[in-house]
Formats: sequence, structure tokens, C-alpha cells
Amino acid sequence: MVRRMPVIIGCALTALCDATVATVLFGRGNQIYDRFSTATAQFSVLDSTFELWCFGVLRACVLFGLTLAVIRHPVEAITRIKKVEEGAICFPLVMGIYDLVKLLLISDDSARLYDKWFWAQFSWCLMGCCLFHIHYYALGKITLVLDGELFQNDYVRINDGESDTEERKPLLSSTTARQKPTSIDDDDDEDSDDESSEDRSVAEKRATIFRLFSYSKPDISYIMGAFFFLVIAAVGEIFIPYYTGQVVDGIVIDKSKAKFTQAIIYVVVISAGSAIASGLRGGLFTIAMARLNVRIRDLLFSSIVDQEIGFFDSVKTGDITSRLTSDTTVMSDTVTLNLNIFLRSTIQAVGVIVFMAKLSWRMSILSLIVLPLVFGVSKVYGKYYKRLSKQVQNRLAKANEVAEETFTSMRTVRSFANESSEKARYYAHLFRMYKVKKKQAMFYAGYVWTNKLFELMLTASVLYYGGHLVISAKLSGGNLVSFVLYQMQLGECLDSIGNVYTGLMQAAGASQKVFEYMDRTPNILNNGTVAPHCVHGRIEFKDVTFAYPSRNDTPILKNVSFSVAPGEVVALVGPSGSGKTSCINLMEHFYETCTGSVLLDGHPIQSYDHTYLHTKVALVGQEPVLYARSLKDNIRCGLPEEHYGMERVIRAANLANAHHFIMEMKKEYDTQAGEKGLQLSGGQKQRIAIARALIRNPAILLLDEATSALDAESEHVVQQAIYKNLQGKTVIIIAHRLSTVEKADRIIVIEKGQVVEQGSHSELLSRKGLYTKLVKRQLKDTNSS
Ligand SMILES: Nc1ncnc2c1ncn2[C@@H]1O[C@H](COP(=O)(O)OP(=O)(O)OP(=O)(O)O)[C@@H](O)[C@H]1O
Repeated sequence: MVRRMPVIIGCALTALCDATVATVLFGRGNQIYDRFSTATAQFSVLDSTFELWCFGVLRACVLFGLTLAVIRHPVEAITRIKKVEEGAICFPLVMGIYDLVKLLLISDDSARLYDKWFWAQFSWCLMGCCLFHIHYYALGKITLVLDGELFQNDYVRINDGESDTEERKPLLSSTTARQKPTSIDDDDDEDSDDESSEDRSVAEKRATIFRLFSYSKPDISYIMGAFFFLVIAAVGEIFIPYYTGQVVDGIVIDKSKAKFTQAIIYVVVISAGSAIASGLRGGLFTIAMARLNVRIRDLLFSSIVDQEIGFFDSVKTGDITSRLTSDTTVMSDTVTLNLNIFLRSTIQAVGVIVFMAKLSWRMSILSLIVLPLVFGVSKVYGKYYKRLSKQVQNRLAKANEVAEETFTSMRTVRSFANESSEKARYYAHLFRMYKVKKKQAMFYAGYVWTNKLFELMLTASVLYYGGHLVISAKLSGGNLVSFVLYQMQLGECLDSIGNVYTGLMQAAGASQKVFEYMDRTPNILNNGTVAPHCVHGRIEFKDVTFAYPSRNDTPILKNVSFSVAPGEVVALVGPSGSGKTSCINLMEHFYETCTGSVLLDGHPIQSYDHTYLHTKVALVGQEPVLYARSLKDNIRCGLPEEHYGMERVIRAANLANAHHFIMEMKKEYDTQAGEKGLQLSGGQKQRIAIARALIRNPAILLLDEATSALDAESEHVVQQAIYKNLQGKTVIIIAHRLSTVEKADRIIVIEKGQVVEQGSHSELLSRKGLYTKLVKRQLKDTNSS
């Protein structure tokens, strides 16, 4: 938060100081406090410094005026100051450039060059320009407190300008081009929101970058090694233009074979040495990059896997995987690469500037004049370009979401013959992205053109002025060649340093997303410690009220209370959506209750050790998910092979009535289940899932529609096996089939999240309540079919 008063006082004092110092220096230098009229009448750029005094007064007046405006109309003034910030930089820039040009012109007149008052005025002019810019920037950053609320002026937003309803033109001659435009969500607001928040979060991004660097601490030996070779390579490269100039002088001026041969030998040796050092530097940085990548991915994966189930309900799988794959890559690659580039370019730039100043300070000043122009243009273009890139990314992400959604639901798409509409939807998103890309391309063309023009200007002026210096014997031809080479090298270095910032900001963006997940504390912590010698299997629901975190205003279970005795087989029955699976989810501690508690053998379910609980309580869910592994590995599923050998796997498969169909397969237990078990039928998947639960020999078995995909005969066999094997163990079954339910010791009927009836099959039938209704409806359906 930038406070108003200190900035205002700072600006006023700077304005006063600027005008005073400029006046005193001008007066002292010219000894004419009373002869301003002479200075104007006989003005000459080479003799007078009158215009430098004028600049000082002008800066002071403008800064003073801005300060007054901020005092009188803070909101409007600050907003306008911020809006024209980029243009306003021209004001001190032009003065600074003029000051430097004047120095070059005067440098031909050596008498003036030794006047200390000229140097004082020259230096103050540069200083005054810097101070003006700093204070202007500070004025734009003021945060106001208006009516108790913070006011920070916003940035100018860039409007898309193009409407999305515009008729799209085919980019490619694809079949999709024939589709009608599909209406898609307008995300322009999102784009612009992103833009303003992006600017505001630069400070956060810097902090993120430092945090990211801290993850590289264990790789410090690799980084130091790389840094060592980097210094060698960079220093070597600095000397090459110098010796190239020496070669030219040896040939053109000294016409000495020995001199130019020696210079050539230096060039060759230094180039070879720095090439070897460059290779070593690159290799070490790549190792550091790979190590950082592995570390971050591992931390992120661990953090995600520890999140509660509710997290996975609300966050898209695509989002998670893209953070794990692309964002972590951007983080590690960009940060190490940019560190490499930054260090190399900085060392080189410093060395090059020293050499340039040594070769010719006059020429160095000339380069200094044009460089700020090139950077000013890059900055303005870069800012706008970044916003467009952000829009492109947002739109591409939307297109990717559509593609992912389509591919993951390919069977549904095919079964409803939705291919055309999906293609059109995808194309519509691509087309939106293309529109921004087109704008970006035009913009890029303009940028390249302006940049090249400035470069050309710089080269022409350096050659012209350098030629002038060579002719007037102030510089040798070889040194001019060296200077031009250095200048090119400096341009490359500064360009790279500029790109480093953009790269680091990109890495910061990706890191923020990754750290968000890494720092997330799961809402449900699996930190229970209860792990008794054995579990008896008593389950109690005490006044449980529950809502899913993603819809926490809709209670799914309302004051549910029931208990299941050890060894009892209980069926949960009720209309679809009544909350049966939700009860199972609570028993598995996937979610936590809003009020009330779920107890296992008298202890709250959350107090149990996570691994212990899930070896004692086994679940076969509605749509069992198998892994893309062999069938035997699917049955073992995480259990150690040394304790759960093939014998136990086959026993579990036999109990689940799966052994027979597995043996009919070509590779038997080594058969691959395919992604999500897609290479098996629904019934086969269910039987493998039951075997997976039974191999654990659980104390409590939760079967949620676990046999719904089996035919009556298979279901009968599986159930017989389960009941026989799990004598004395607690079983909770959710099933719609009457035949499955009626065998249970007790049936609990749930309706709209409340327990409405419970008892045995015959007891409930005699009550003629909801259960009787459900049974009658099922019998009617069976008879009519
Ligand atoms: N992960 C979830 N997030 C939000 N709401 C959910 C979630 N899972 C289920 N629900 C909602 O909770 C309610 C109860 O669902 P539940 O799966 O417990 O019902 P059910 O009785 O098992 O139904 P069915 O017999 O059809 O399987 C439903 O209205 C459902 O929309």
C-alpha cells in the first residue's frame, strides 16, 4: 500500500530541489545570475547550458502541478497519471537523450569538456530526469482510503473489439466448417479480470519465484558447478570481439603478420575454451532442472493424493493433470533456463559495457541514447503482447476442456450421435482462440518492424559517428570493429535479460497454481491413531446430518440414527437418491458428518488409523474401477506379493466366482484389464472387485450394488460364497433386487435422507409401509416383463 502524504511531500520537495539545483548550477557555471537575457539572445548548443536549466524548471513545474492535482482531485488525478504512465516516460526520456547528445556534440570542443560546471549540470539533468520518473511512478501507485474502502486505480483494459457472434469463416477445409456456429460461454470478462489481477499480483509472483528457487537448494552443487563454467564461458566470449578488432588492426593498420596471427590464435583458444565451458554449464544446468522437476512433481502428487474425496468432486481431473504435467515442467525448465540465461547475460553485459567504455566512451554514450528507446518500445509492446498471450492461453484451455470432455465420454457421444455437435463446439473454441492469435500476429509484425527500425538507427548512427571518430583519429579502425561487435553482443544480452523477466513471470504463474495445491491442507485429515487388535464390526450412526462439501446447503442425510451389530447382514434400501451410498461414504470416512457421528466399535470413524481402517473395512462400489494392470495385480491391489501369493489370489477369485472366467482367458491371471477395466464386461469387473475386497479378509464388507451387473445365477453363487466366508463378519448391502435384500438379517429403509423403517423382510411387509410399496413395484415390474 503506497500512502498519499509521503509521496506528495516527496514530490513537492523533489520539484523544489530540481528547480533550485538547476538554477544554482546554471548561475555558477555561467556566472550570470542577472544575464538570462544574454543566454537566450546568444543561445548556442555548444556554448550555453541554458536549455538544461530550462529542463530543470520545466520538470519542477510539471511535478508540482501533478502534486497539486493529486491533492485537489486525488481519484481523477491518480487514475489519469496511471493511464498515461507509458507515454509520460517520454518526457524525462527526451530530456535525458538531449543531455547525452549535447555531451557528444560538446565532446568535440575540448575546452568546454573540462568545465566542471558543465559536468555538474549535465549530471544533474540526468539525475533530475530519473527523480522525475520515480516520483511520477510513485504518484500513480498511491492507494487511497475512501469511505473506509481501499481505492487502487485500475489499469486500462484492452477490449477484444470483436464479437463472438460474428459469423465464423472456415480456417481449414474441414467438415467442421459446415457446422453452424455454436454458442459458447463468453469468457471475455474472465480474460480482462485476469489481466488486471495479473498486474496486481506481480509482487506475489516475485515471492513465488523466490520460493521456487528455494526448492533448488539440494541441487546447489550442480548449480555452483554450472555457475563456475558459466563464468568461464561468459568471460571468454567477452574477449572474442576485442581480439577480432586486434586482428583487423594487425591487418589494416600495422600490416604485421605476427600481430594478426597472434590475435587469431587468441580468438581460437578462447573460443574453444568457452565452447567446452558452455557445454559443461548446459549439462549441469539440465541435471539441476531434471532434479527440480522430479522433486516438485513428487511433492505435488503426494499433496494431491492426500486431499479429501470432496476435493476431487469439485476439481476437474484435467486441471489436476495439467498442473502435474505442464505446469511443473514450465516451473522447473523455465526457472533453471532463465537463471542460466540471466547469469550468463548479466556477466557478459557488464564485461561488454566495460570493454565498450574502454574502447570509446563517446561511442558508448551514443549507444546509451538509442538503447532506452529500444527498451521503451519493447516494454509497451511487451505489456500488450502479454495480455494477448494470456487471452490465447485462456481460450486454448477452454478448447482443451472440450476435447477432454469429448474423449472421456466417447461412448456417450457415439451413442447419441453427437459427433457433429462436439466437432462444432471444439471448432468454435478454436476459432475464438484464432481471433486473438490473429491480433497477436499483427501486433507482433508491428513490434518487429519498430524494433528493427531502432536497431537500424543505432547501427547507422554508430557507424556514422564511429567513422567520424576514426577519421578524426580519436579511434582506430580495429576498435570500431570491436565496438560494433560488442554493441551487437550487448543488444543480445539485454534482450535475453528482458526475456528472463517474462520467462520468470511465466514460471511464477505456473508455480502459483502448483503451490496452491501443494499448500492445500486437506479438509479431512487422515491422522487417526486407533488400531485395536481386532475389529468386532459394530457400526453406529448417531443423529447424523450430512451434506456434500460441493453442495453444502443441501443436506443429504438428516438426523440419521441406526446401528449394525457385529456379524449382522444389513441391507440399506430406498428410492434412488435417498442417501444410501452417502451412508457408505461416511463409513469409509470419505467425508465427515456435519453433525452427529459415525462409530465403529464405539470409536468415531475418524479416530481410526487410515490404513488400518481400510484393511478392516472393504468396499465394493457401484461402478468398480479397475487399474490398467493384470487381473492378479488388480485383485491384490497394493497388498505385498510376498504375503498375498497366487494361492490367496485364486482363493479370493473363487469366492467371487471369478476364477472360472479368468481361467478361460488366454493369459489367465496375467490378462490385462485395460484402462479403467474397459477390456472386461460389467459383471466381470464386479467379480474382480469383489475378489479384491475378499482377499483382504475384512471385518466389515460394504457392498454398494456390487452384484447388480451379474445374472441371477452368478449373483446367487457370489452371495452364497460371501455369506459362507464372512460368517461372523458385518456386511452392509445396498441393492435394488429383492432377492438380494430379503436374505439380510435386517433391512433399513431410507427415504429423502431419513430412516423411515427397519426390521426383517417379513416384519417390514407386515407394516405395509414404503418397503412394501417398493417390493410390490418390483414384483409388478418382474411380472410384466
Ligand atoms: N459427490 C457428490 N457431490 C454432491 N452431491 C452428491 C454427490 N454424490 C451424491 N450426491 C447427491 O446426494 C444424493 C444422495 O445420493 P446417494 O448416492 O447417496 O443416493 P443413493 O440412495 O445411493 O442413490 P442410488 O440408489 O441411485 O445409488 C443425491 O441427490 C445425489 O445427487
